[in-house]
Amino acid sequence: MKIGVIGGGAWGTALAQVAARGEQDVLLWAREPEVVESINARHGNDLFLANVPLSTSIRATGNLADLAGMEALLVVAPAQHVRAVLSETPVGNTLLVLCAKGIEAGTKLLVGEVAHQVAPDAPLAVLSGPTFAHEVAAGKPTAVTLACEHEGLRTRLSDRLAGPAFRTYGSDDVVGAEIGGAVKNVLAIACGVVEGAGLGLNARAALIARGFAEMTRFGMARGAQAETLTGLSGLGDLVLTCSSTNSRNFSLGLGLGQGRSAAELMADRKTVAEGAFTAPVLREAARDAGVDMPVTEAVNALLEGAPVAKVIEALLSRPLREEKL
Ligand SMILES: NC(=O)c1ccc[n+]([C@@H]2O[C@H](COP(=O)([O-])OP(=O)(O)OC[C@H]3O[C@@H](n4cnc5c(N)ncnc54)[C@H](O)[C@@H]3O)[C@@H](O)[C@H]2O)c1
Ligand SMILES: O=P(O)(O)OC[C@H](O)CO
Repeated sequence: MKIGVIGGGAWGTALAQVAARGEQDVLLWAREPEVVESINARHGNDLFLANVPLSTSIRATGNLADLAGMEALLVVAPAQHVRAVLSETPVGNTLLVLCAKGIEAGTKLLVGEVAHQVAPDAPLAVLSGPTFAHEVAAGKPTAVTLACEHEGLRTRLSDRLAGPAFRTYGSDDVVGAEIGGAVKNVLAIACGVVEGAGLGLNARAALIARGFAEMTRFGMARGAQAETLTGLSGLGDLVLTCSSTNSRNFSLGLGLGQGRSAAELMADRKTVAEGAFTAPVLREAARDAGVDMPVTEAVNALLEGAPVAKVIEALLSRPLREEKL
């Protein structure tokens, strides 16, 4: 299976490294000329994944047209840019493997739904799970959900990408796999706030558990399967991103919890904290669906500049309720 990668950030680069295992050729499109140059000339991505030696089988291009003729394209541009980038890519009926985590602002569409609008003939798969890029690139053990409704394609893709330290778990639940990744980014911001505001480990555990209930309510309303949400792409990724400052979303929340503004924390950043873009559109989508998402509401209030103490007080003073979804 000839693989192309759309996006030369940390995750696109790490996935190119996965796909290049065994010296298999991989073509990666990067938006930044310096990333193309760095990969082709020095087999590294100095801008987004520094100090990781890359396979010499990875070649980079700045021209999306060069991706014509691939059998699968890993889509790893940030969620808000997937529509624009795919619109310029010769997709046809090539398998699109969605690896970005988010919901598109304005349309409230998941990345797969955006891809289907732009490239209606392309079969879709989702690769998602607890995956810090630098660990994957370093060959540390990692497991992901690989969702695709077409069993044959799913098996081919799994055979192509899985390796001794990169385990794929198959699923036919494309929507469920996407929702876990999109929602956990927003919840990770909240966990960072807990850390930044010094609220303690009990609070963080409570937030993970109630945040997961929130993810499940939203996921079920959008047709996700419960076992996908409790799997790698849902609970697994939530636990990872809610526990480490390696997460850009958690780190953003940490700064908010320390009283810094979202504008200040987002200014001049080169790397993406997807939760900041997904939070407002997730709030809208949840309200449309009549799904209660208090943590998501709180994250939005903080991103909009509400004082940390006030937002925490509002969360904690909600009426007591049964522990149900
Ligand atoms: N980094 C990780 O560990 C990791 C793991 C799993 C999933 N993801 C997901 O992968 C996606 C990409 O994240 P990343 O970490 O590779 O990115 P990154 O933060 O390392 O780099 C930013 C990326 O955004 C791209 N970009 C910026 N402006 C753009 C524009 N106008 N049009 C198109 N692209 C633009 C840059 O070219 C670069 O590829 C995100 O959805 C993220 O949630 C990341
Ligand atoms: O750094 P984050 O918060 O974007 O998280 C990266 C990955 O999504 C972890 O699975």
